[in-house]
Amino acid sequence: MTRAVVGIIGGSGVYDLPGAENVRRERVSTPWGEPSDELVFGEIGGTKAVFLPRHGRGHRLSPSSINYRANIDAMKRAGVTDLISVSACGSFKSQFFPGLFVLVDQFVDRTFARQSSFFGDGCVAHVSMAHPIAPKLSARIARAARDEGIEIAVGGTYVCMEGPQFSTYAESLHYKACGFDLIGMTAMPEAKLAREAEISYATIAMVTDFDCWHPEHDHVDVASVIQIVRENSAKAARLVGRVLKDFPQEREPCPVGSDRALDNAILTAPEARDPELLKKLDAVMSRLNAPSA
Ligand SMILES: CSC[C@H]1O[C@H](OP(=O)(O)O)[C@H](O)[C@@H]1O
Ligand SMILES: Nc1ncnc2[nH]cnc12
Repeated sequence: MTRAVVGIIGGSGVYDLPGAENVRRERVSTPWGEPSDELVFGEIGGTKAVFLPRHGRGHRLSPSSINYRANIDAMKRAGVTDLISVSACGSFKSQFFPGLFVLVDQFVDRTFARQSSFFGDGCVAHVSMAHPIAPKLSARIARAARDEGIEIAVGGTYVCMEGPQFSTYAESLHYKACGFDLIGMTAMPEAKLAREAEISYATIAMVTDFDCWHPEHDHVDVASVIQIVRENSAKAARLVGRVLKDFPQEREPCPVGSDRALDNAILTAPEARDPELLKKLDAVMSRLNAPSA
């Protein structure tokens, strides 16, 4: 059996994990460089939790300079099987108003200045991203929200822009016309890397603004975004706490294959693989390298 460990990556305004017990902080080194901060290990309701503030404490890191590979690799080394991402997002739909939580189910990646794979020359792999969100994890979050009386919309497409500037009016209208629901700067390549590392992934989007398409809200400003996050952070902590309290001890098989994404994904012949890259992939490929695999 694989013991379930829930990772939480906190976004803008979410720099700690209230409600955790037996807390200890540890700096975890990875072959991909330094994660955004120390990992916070703790327990909620008997479930092991590992927390990481995506931008680091004090919000030191910009979306483009976050080391997403180090963050996901560190989570993998910490034994994380299921990862909940909490993200501040702009909205393209009136029904997704500031303060509402949305369970994202699709992503569009418009980033261009980030390392987006653990794999590459010497070990080429292509994992499926058709269904980027782990449905059981997402359903657990929806159930926890219902049980806590927290309003949450289920389903939404999040477009990830490079940033750090917010969108122009024309871009905002374009994304809206494309039918996208939400916009942020960090879910990609995080979700792709989680999939490569065989970690189940789900995003709780906290709507903070209407970007700039809305006739009554003609621009985004960080102060209002952070105010919305502050007003909703206790609700987010309660939601995550409830998910953890009701979490099963054993990792559940994932219907979209998050837990076995590397099966049939690696193209490079074993004898043609680069030993240096394989060394760096020790955590990401740990299941494939385990004696029982
Ligand atoms: C503070 S507004 C822009 C900032 O907020 C979001 O961060 P996160 O996804 O980590 O909550 C957005 O992606 C930008 O990084
Ligand atoms: N409107 C917006 N665009 C990009 N990232 C965001 N994060 C919060 N609001 C955002």
